[in-house]
Amino acid sequence: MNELFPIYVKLDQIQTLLVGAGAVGLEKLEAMIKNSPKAKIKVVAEHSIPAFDDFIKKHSHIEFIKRTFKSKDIYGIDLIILASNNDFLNQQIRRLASEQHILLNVADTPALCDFYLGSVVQKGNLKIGISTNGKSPTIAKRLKELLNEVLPEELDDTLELMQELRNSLKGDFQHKVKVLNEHTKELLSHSGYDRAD
Ligand SMILES: C[C@@]1(CC(=O)O)c2cc3[nH]c(cc4nc(cc5[nH]c(cc(n2)[C@H]1CCC(=O)O)[C@@](C)(CC(=O)O)[C@@H]5CCC(=O)O)C(CC(=O)O)=C4CCC(=O)O)c(CCC(=O)O)c3CC(=O)O
Ligand SMILES: NC(=O)C1=CN([C@@H]2O[C@H](COP(=O)(O)OP(=O)(O)OC[C@H]3O[C@@H](n4cnc5c(N)ncnc54)[C@H](O)[C@@H]3O)[C@@H](O)[C@H]2O)C=CC1
Repeated sequence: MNELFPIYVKLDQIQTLLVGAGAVGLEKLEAMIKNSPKAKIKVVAEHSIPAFDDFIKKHSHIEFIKRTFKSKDIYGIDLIILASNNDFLNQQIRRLASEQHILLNVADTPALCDFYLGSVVQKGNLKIGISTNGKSPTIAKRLKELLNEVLPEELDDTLELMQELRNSLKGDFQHKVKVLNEHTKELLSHSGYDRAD
């Protein structure tokens, strides 16, 4: 059974802690900043790979504390992403996060996660998160590549136009839904975009 509930988080409005600055930590940091350039992120790690240091140099608003993790690092934290190679540390942070009601992702360790990261397809304002319920991240990655290829770039123009239409509509909620449904009935069919070419 698939019981995951997807949400889209405003990382610039909350405080995230990333623990670990190896290849996996860098991957998670890049994913966060790519989606949310103004994300508020604090990183704690004993060691870092050179590529991680390079990334930090280019993003000066990210706080990087190079030392062993301390319990106090979770004060003021809303979300934790853990990319360490240390099982003992993972268990310790899992306990702290549960006590403090902070949501936690432990890279590649589903049993310790409150939430999973997904593959992300982005066309301007459109963002599609893909999860396979932890069954195959590789399939999630491949589906992302496929959708990136097949979704037309014009989709973002359409979203902008739809927002204008939506803002211009007067009347009650039911009326708006009816008009918006009417306007979009054929839009996303293949022929809809073909005709625009
Ligand atoms: C449960 C989850 C928890 C989490 O980490 O959040 C998890 C778990 C595990 N991943 C493992 C391995 C790999 N993960 C990737 C890639 C990604 N993994 C991601 C998410 C998730 N991975 C969550 C479920 C997502 C879902 O529901 O589908 C993506 C989507 C997002 C991201 O991580 O940012 C990102 C693709 C991003 C992109 O490019 O679009 C690759 C491929 C690659 O890197 O090219 C491999 C190697 C190949 C393979 O094994 O498939 C292993 C085995 C580790 C081992 O064997 O030691 C486990 C543990 C287990 O399955 O038990
Ligand atoms: N590199 C890869 O492609 C893959 C890695 N993994 C797993 O992901 C995890 C991380 O992998 P890498 O980034 O390659 O590891 P890494 O060894 O390069 O990085 C681990 C990071 O954790 C930090 N760390 C460990 N203990 C700490 C402590 N007590 N306080 C503060 N920081 C601490 C280290 O300083 C380092 O920055 C590992 O568990 C690994 O087994 C799983 C699949 C693939």
